Amino acid sequence: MMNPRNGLTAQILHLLRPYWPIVLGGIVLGVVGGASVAGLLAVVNRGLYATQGDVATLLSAFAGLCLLILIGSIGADISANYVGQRIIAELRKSLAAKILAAPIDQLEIYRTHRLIPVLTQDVDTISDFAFFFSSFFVSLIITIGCMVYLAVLSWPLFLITGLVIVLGSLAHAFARTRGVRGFNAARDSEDELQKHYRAIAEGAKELRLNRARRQRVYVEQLQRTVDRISAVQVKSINLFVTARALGTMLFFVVIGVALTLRPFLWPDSPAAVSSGFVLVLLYMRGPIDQVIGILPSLGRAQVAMRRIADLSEQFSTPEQDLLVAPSTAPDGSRRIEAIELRGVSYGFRAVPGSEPFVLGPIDLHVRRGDIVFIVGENGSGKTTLIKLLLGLYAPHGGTLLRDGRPVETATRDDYRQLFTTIFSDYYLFEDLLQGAGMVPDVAERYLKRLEVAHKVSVENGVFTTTDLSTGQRKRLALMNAWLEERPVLVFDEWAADQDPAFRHIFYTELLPDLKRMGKTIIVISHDDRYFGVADHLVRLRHGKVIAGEAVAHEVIKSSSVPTNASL
Ligand SMILES: Nc1ncnc2c1ncn2[C@@H]1O[C@H](COP(=O)(O)OP(=O)(O)OP(=O)(O)O)[C@@H](O)[C@H]1O
Repeated sequence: MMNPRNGLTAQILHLLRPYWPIVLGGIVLGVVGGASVAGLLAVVNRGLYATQGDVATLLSAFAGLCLLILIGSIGADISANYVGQRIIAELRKSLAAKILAAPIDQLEIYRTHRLIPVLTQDVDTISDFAFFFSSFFVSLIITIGCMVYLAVLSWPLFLITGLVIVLGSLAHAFARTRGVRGFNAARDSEDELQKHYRAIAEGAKELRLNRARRQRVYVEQLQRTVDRISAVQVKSINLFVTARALGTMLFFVVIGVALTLRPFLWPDSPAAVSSGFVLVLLYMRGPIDQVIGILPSLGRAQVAMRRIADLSEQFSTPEQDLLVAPSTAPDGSRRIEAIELRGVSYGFRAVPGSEPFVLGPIDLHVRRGDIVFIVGENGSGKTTLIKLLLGLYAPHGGTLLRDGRPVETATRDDYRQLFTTIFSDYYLFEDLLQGAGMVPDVAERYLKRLEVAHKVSVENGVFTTTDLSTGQRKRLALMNAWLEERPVLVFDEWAADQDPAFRHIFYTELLPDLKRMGKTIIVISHDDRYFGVADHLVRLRHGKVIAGEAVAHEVIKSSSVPTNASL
């Protein structure tokens, strides 16, 4: 979308391109409004020296110009505001699309605590700027109109005023360069602050139980970061405020000096020139103040835009066609006979202070209807292996095959639609995608089977509540998995949060039931008691398969555990 190396102006122009007719209309109306203000000042100035005969003409000119100012400024404001809000909407959609289509490993590297401030804070900063931009634009046009009137009144006074504006702008340019540096530093610290906020929200229980850590997080981390942001912001804003005050003062100095020196420098100039000059300068102070007042917002918007451009750059290699509406899949397209990893390997980027983890090369063959357990110690690469198997990570070496055909970039998303997965850090969506067409008693039956029907039901395709225990929430995730009716189910330590009785049911009843339904099942498990349920056991150590063994089918007795009706 944007190249961070491009200037802010280029980025703004890029965003404005689709709206150029409205922008152009707004500019024309702004110019009409600005020129009318200058005209109005000229009429007022002439009115000061008017004879009785001029009054009627001046009054009608006054009324006409007032009307033009009204139309011009309202029209320019409305169009600038519309364009500003549309740009924000486009920005929000485009960022969401980039995140939805970004390769999973890129998202994992970027980290949530950095992602959220860009989506919220940076986009809001640009939104604030867009809101002020319309008045900035109208004020700028008025200032230009006033300068044109000054040029008509007197060239020397125009040049002097121009010089003052140039000097003021230089002071502001200096303030802006320094200020933006400050805003940049503050924005860096905002990412850190976000991390601390997440720690106090998500780690609330842990912090309540540990006074020393609570104190450290609050005083040494959170307060220190907040104070640093505040100090940097104060310093930057002070620069802008000082530059603004100096600019205003320069104006009065110019008025004073020009009026004092007028009798010596321009003894022949008429009084109307002096009064017109004073009138214009005094009037211009308001719009110029407004133009200058927006500079801190402009500085912040510049920093925010750079962040957004940086995020866009990070996610500039999206997976193709991920957001294209799905066509109805032809019958049978959801069938799969075999999944194969052939010499597949994947390496994470090195984390400072530790060896980079490399998985593979791995050969693995999963046939339709198999129950495959992936087991091994913590950090041995089980989750990484299933991410490769699911097509979430593209292999760095080797090939992933579906029914003997390689899964390529173009077919990877289709391939992924074969799976329903419950990760250990799964996200439970409250609405069931199939909910609308689902018969309520089907949902009821599943919920009963999962022993959560007394806590939750499905109304209009949405769970009535998800405020449940961790184990119960995981059962709802399993219900979603059933309803999706995909041929391959992947469970990443699903049973870890279940009580022994339901864990037993999961391994000895639900998995065999699903197998009977023709599902292929891949389970990451540490429950060695139930390894016998698997047709194949894949044991990992340090990223390598140490045994891919067929397991003698050992039936685990479920005598002491209550059983439910079959699905
Ligand atoms: N995003 C990442 N960046 C760098 N290294 C990573 C990343 N994700 C995982 N790793 C490393 O890869 C290794 C394997 O991780 P993985 O999550 O696959 O292990 P696992 O066998 O599923 O572990 P567990 O049983 O604890 O869930 C670990 O050593 C981990 O540090």
